[in-house]
Amino acid sequence: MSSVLTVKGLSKSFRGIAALSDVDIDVTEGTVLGIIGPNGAGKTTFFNVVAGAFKPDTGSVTLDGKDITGFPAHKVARAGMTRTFQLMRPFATLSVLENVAIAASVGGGSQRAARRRAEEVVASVGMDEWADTVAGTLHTAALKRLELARAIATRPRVLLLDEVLAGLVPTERQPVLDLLASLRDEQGLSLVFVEHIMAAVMRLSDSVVVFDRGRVIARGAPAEVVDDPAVVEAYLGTAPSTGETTDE
Ligand SMILES: Nc1ncnc2c1ncn2[C@@H]1O[C@H](COP(=O)(O)OP(=O)(O)OP(=O)(O)O)[C@@H](O)[C@H]1O
Repeated sequence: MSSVLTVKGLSKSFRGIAALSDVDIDVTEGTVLGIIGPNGAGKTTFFNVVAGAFKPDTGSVTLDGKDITGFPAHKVARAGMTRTFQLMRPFATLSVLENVAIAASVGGGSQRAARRRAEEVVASVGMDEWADTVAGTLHTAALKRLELARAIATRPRVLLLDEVLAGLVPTERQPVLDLLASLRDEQGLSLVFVEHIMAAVMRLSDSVVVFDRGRVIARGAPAEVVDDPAVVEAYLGTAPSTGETTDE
């Protein structure tokens, strides 16, 4: 299978402090890559640089064979990579369907087409019964789904997910994981997700990359990575749990 996203030698410093150092990442089309690492490891900075919030100091980002290094976020999205945010900001006074239709219309096309696309996407994330609900009244789990729906509506090839499970109680997590797996398995989407809930990373990821102090310290299949001594060390002896934890 071919790579859909290739990151090479990516570095980014803030006032002389390296948040990312020489990071290489390769995402195979139609797979899920999980990114883990202790607090301050550089996970969010990685998303910020790859998705166009910040320009890298060095390195390159290639999406689907196209060099998108340093592109601003809207151009990254147009090139086929969309990001979700941990802090969700839908248009509070608009309905779920209207919010998704706005996202669907970003790439151009008629309003009718955007609305049709929104209906499809709202159904695909299991939000049919909330389609006409005003976004400002949704609870966290539904807001997370809306955030996903808005991202999917832009028809990305690659979806960057920033802690999609944060704020959900354990019983709310599995349906979201099932939804993400179906995006990969049924729609062929490639997913990169940053997540603190290790059980979810283990379950969903095809491969895992571990960051520590701005560097990639381990990569491989989920089961290999948690046993890697460098990973255990990075977590200060508290090996990332594979059980059903609530650490967030
Ligand atoms: N906009 C910024 N300005 C200055 N320093 C920053 C900025 N963004 C990140 N940093 C620094 O870069 C380093 C990496 O932070 P980052 O937020 O990427 O880590 P993280 O792995 O996402 O952590 P967490 O799991 O706590 O969210 C930290 O030292 C942080 O203080």
